[in-house]
Amino acid sequence: MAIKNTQEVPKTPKKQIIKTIVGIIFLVLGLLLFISFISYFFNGLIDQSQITDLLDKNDPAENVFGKFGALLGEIFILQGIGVVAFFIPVFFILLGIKIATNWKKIKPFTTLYQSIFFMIWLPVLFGCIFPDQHMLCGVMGFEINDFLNSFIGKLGVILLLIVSLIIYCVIHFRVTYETLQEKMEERAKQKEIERIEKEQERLKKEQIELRQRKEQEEQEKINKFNQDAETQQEKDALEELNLIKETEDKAIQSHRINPDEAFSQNFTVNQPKEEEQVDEMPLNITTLVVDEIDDNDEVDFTPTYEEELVDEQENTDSANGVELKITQIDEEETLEQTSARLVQEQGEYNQRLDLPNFQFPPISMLKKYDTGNTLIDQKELEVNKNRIIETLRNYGIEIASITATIGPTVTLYEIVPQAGVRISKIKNLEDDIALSLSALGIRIIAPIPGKGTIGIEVPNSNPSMVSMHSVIASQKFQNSDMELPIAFGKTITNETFIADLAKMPHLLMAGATGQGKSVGLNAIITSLLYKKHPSELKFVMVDPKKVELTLYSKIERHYLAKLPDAEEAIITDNAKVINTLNSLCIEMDDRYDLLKNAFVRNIKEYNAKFKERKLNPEQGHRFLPYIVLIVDEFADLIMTAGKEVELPIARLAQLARAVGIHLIVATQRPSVNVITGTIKANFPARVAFRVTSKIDSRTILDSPGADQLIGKGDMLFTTGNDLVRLQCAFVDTPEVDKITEFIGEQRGYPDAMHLPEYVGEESNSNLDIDLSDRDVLFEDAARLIVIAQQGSASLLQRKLKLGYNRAGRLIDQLEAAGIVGHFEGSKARQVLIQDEISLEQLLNNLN
Ligand SMILES: Nc1ncnc2c1ncn2[C@@H]1O[C@H](COP(=O)(O)OP(=O)(O)OP(=O)(O)O)[C@@H](O)[C@H]1O
Repeated sequence: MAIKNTQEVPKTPKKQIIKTIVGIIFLVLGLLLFISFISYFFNGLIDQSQITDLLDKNDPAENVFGKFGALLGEIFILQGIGVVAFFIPVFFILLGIKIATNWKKIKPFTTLYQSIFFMIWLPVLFGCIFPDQHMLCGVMGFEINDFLNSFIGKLGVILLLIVSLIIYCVIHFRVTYETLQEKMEERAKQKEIERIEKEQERLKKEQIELRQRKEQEEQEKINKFNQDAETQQEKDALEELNLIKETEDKAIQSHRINPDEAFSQNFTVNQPKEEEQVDEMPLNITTLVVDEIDDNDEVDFTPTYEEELVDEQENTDSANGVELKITQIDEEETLEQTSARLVQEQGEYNQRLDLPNFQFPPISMLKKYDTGNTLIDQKELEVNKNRIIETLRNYGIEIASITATIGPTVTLYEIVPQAGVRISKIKNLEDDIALSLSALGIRIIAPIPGKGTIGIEVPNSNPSMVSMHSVIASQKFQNSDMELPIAFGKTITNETFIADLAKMPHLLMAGATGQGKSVGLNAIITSLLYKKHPSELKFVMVDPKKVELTLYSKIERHYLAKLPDAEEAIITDNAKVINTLNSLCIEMDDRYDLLKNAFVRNIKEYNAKFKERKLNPEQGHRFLPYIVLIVDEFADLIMTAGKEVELPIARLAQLARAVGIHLIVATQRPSVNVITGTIKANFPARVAFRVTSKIDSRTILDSPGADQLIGKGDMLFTTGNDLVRLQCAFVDTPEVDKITEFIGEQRGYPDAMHLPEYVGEESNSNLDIDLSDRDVLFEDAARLIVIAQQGSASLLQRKLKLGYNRAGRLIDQLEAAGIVGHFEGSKARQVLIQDEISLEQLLNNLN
């Protein structure tokens, strides 16, 4: 009986069989083409005549595959694309393997898609370089090249080839300026890390060596000590022995030894029972054992250092032989101790070490316009004095005395009227006096506060210019210890006038066009540039006129701050101003949080504490530079953006002082709809250049006077109390240019300081992100964010050591994957995944 085979042979699916057959066909086809092509390279020229008559058996071809092989070579290589035709058999071979084996690593169509460009580009290149070698470039390469040559010339063809290759690389390898920059940054970081690691290793080695050396030295010292001690003790012991013997002899001779007596004489006569006791015997005659001592015996009475150590150890043994180990627990360091230790180890934090070689611009870069001394025209003074006296006399006012103080642009005549003259009477005569002096810009101050005199300011016929050089070089400015000193110019008494922007705390500047506002702004910025290191001060510049502040773009990497995505640091577009102002509000709130956590009330205390290393950078603390926002044409902003600008400006003006953000707002049009009540209330410091009407003067200064100025930098300054008349220092554009150039050429930060990200309402929150093209750090970032439960780009930047752009992209991808929520202004994004298990599930699904 035949045995039935019960084991079933698994059936191979039909599809599989067909696939294998098709795969083999393609593989063979590929090999056939490949070998034909190689053979064609050697015999192609000989075979050319044979393939004219394919059916002629008497005229065989040299090709390995005969006339068929020669024909294939002819079609693909000579008449086609030259040597590049080898791509075709390679493709077929790969396709064959892929179909037959379904091997994942082989991607024939991707290879084909990637080689198509080169199948055109290479023949043209070969045609360009070797136009006579048709085997290399093929007829196609030759013809295309020939056509292009006649159309754009040889140079044109070369350029076209280069440009097309670059474009291919950009598309294929995604090479952009940003990626290149990121790569370079990463490489630099890597190098830095390596350097630090090496440094640490070196330090470790040095420490070990030092420790070994110390141990060796200590050992040597111990040995020496022992040797010294040994010889000394030996001597002592011998002397003592002699002494004892003498005493003993005497005692024996006189009477038998009485133990009590012996005890009273401090002699121990008992034989030591235990060895340890010998060790324990102090080197004192009182406990010497005499019974055992033989004259010739050498006795070592000195416990060596090692023995002492043993003793100590043995003493720690308790009676039952169980060793008691005492672990000393160090007391926890207090904050004060930690900071003191850190300061001792590393010194105080020095923010200037960010750019340690930064050089302030030399004062010689500023031009000396004046000699520093005002020219006094005696005759002019005399004439003015007489006119004043005469005019007043005409109105029945007699003067007791008159003195003149000569300033750079105006001279102040101080008069003391005779007793009984009403001050208001003199004040009412302002216009009459101006008429009789036939001068513009007379201002009467009645009375001069704190002086009891009446002042009449008369412009000089030859005003002298106050150069920026003279005020910057002044002792007052150089020695000033103000936080943000501004050298405005000179007072009427020719003194350099310096004010602290940090105390103002915000400044409103107004003046009709051409009266010196821009020069004033430049003077302010220049003063700060001469005093503050780039690590201590940042400007945010808004210039709707687009031409006034452009010079400062050179110092972008040193002194400017901008939004992370902004291309230009100087903002000229009103829409961007709104974002920047809101971003400054976020920065202000952030800074307040830092101040709150540091238990301090203002930036000065905060930075002082940071320098003393009492604030931990790992908790987000950082050195806070001052930020000065400069808006050159505020009217234009208010007209175009209205409340959207006014609100953040008002908010900053109300609150930003303590956190070191100060505003300087300039406008040509000091009308009430520009300088609104809210703005005015929060800008106690005002500068008024000449304005056209009394109303404008009142709008800026809350009093008349600015309409009587003479222009060209003649200005009034107030911080809420007195008005000070000043001649603004003059700094010309070429001088500013030189200074910014000097600073700009020095090593700076990689970019302008980045303000916090702010996305306006209009910004598009629909992220168009392809999650199949995720960053390689996507999963690490996701885990980090979920563990920390804090969705912020800066966390990724810190922990993964990334640049801002990459961290931002990761956050966008995390948002698209539903791991973090939407952007919420100053707050960190909400983390939507609560634990790591849910995250792993989500990541698995994504994969
Ligand atoms: N402090 C000064 N000392 C001497 N001359 C000055 C001073 N300030 C301004 N000037 C003169 O006045 C001119 C105009 O000054 P500036 O450009 O600052 O005016 P502005 O108020 O900014 O005008 P606009 O609002 O139209 O820009 C300068 O070119 C200069 O000749």
